Amino acid sequence: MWLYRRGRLLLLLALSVLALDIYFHLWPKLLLRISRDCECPGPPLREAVVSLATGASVAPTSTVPGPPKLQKLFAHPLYQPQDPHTPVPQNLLLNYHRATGSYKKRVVHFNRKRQALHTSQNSSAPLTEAVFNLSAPWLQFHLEISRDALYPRSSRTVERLIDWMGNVTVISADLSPDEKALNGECDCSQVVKPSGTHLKVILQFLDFGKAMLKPMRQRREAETPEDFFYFVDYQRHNAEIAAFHLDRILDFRRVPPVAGRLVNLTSEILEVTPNEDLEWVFFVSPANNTCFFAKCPYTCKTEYAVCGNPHLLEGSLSAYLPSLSHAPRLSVPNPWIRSYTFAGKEEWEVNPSYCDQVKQTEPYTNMKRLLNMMDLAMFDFLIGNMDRHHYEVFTKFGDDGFLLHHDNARGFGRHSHDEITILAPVYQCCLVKEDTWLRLKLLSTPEYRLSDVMRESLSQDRLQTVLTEPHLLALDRRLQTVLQVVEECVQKHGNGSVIIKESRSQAVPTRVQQRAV
Ligand SMILES: Nc1ncnc2c1ncn2[C@@H]1O[C@H](COP(=O)(O)OP(=O)(O)OP(=O)(O)O)[C@@H](O)[C@H]1O
Ligand SMILES: [Mn+2]
Repeated sequence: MWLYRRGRLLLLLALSVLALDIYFHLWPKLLLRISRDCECPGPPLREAVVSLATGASVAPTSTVPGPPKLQKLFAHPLYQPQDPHTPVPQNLLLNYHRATGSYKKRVVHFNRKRQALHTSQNSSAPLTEAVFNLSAPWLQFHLEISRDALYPRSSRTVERLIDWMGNVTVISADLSPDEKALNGECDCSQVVKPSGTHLKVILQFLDFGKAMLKPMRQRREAETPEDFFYFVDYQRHNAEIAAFHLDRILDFRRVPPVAGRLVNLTSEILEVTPNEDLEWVFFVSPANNTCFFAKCPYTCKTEYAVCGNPHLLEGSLSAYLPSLSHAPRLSVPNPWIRSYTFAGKEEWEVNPSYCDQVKQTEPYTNMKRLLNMMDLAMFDFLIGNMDRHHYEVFTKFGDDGFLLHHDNARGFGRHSHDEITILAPVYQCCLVKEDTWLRLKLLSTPEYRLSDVMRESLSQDRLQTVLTEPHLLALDRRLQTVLQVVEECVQKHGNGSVIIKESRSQAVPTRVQQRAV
């Protein structure tokens, strides 16, 4: 009898364990697979996966049935009219014939150089040659960059590019130019600020495209500790991915497309790099995992390494911009730069009229540039990025050109904190582009709620889950703060002098001049 009862108990226990395993492990995986295969990113299924996989709470508003909000958003009149299919050539960043001709020559040169190195090293490993292809997504991306943005609204190139970066074969890997600048290998001082403290690798693909890899350093659930300075914070690969999606949702289109990917540190970096410096920072950990660390003046220690499991590690891949010889860029210090010391304060932090000074300084005498700074500040506030020390512009487009919003890896560090000082440009200048303002208001309505469209957009990335629920919900909260700040400005200065139509490119009036009119 006793034995019989014990047997039943054991059977019950085994069944419960099995049920729990199915519920928490197999079911979420099955849901994920179904949702990937059937391309049905409808909110209920995706959220079921998210909540099961992360234990995160799900916003009740997002279970409303209906067409995906993201699709609806991009079809909204504020995201129209679609850009002209063929922009006039002088509005494009690159000249088609010059760029394609030069890329073709570079591929030949690249293959020849690699072959020579391979022969000189007496290597028996097979060498994969780069193959140039005119329809490659990276090339289409380069050819579509215009005065208006990094990619047109109507283009399918972004989706192709994301898909491509997640799959394409890596044939070579190298250190990024700023790390090379540190080693004195290239004269990149005009365009990059050598830091080197961060792990970054340039991956070269089979079709000659390139991407900048930032490997995973921090778990998505981890929040940056309160006592960390923004300049020692980790770089987060998922922040790079999420920032790209947010930038597209805001219709800025100023972040180069970023995709998540599981990278094989051994076969896709260590075994294909011709760079000994990069090879040198690789090691095998006591747990038998492949690891590497940043070669740099300060933190060259294995404690700062990242490791595969044993080879694979998540990373963000940022589509590479055209080379500086084709499209020179200028790195400009942010007028609202923070002090990169423990106790220092910058002038904007102590002088509430700081904006009047900025308005009288080139290139901010140009209203377009100043308004672009407002966009950047709002974007940074939403992602919680305090590390915008510089921004870049394409020299071809002059002061009217858009600002590149790349390097967002220090965003999304703390979902429980909103750093209001990131909005200083907005509350000190009291300016916003009308288009931006209207879109921000749209994204605060339940129909187009920012967290919902972001959740949908991020579900298209192959890494799941890019942002945890608290980070998504923080976006809605921060958006309310941005709207409040602008509304306070409108109350103080009036609608007309705060919300500006973008076409206006006259000199910027100071508030004193405005009052005198
Ligand atoms: N997608 C890209 N295409 C081409 N160049 C890029 C791309 N992303 C970054 N870079 C270049 O590499 C430089 C360093 O990249 P990034 O700023 O993302 O790294 P970082 O480690 O945060 O550097 P820093 O400490 O200077 O902020 C950038 O200033 C830029 O010139
Ligand atoms: Mn940086």
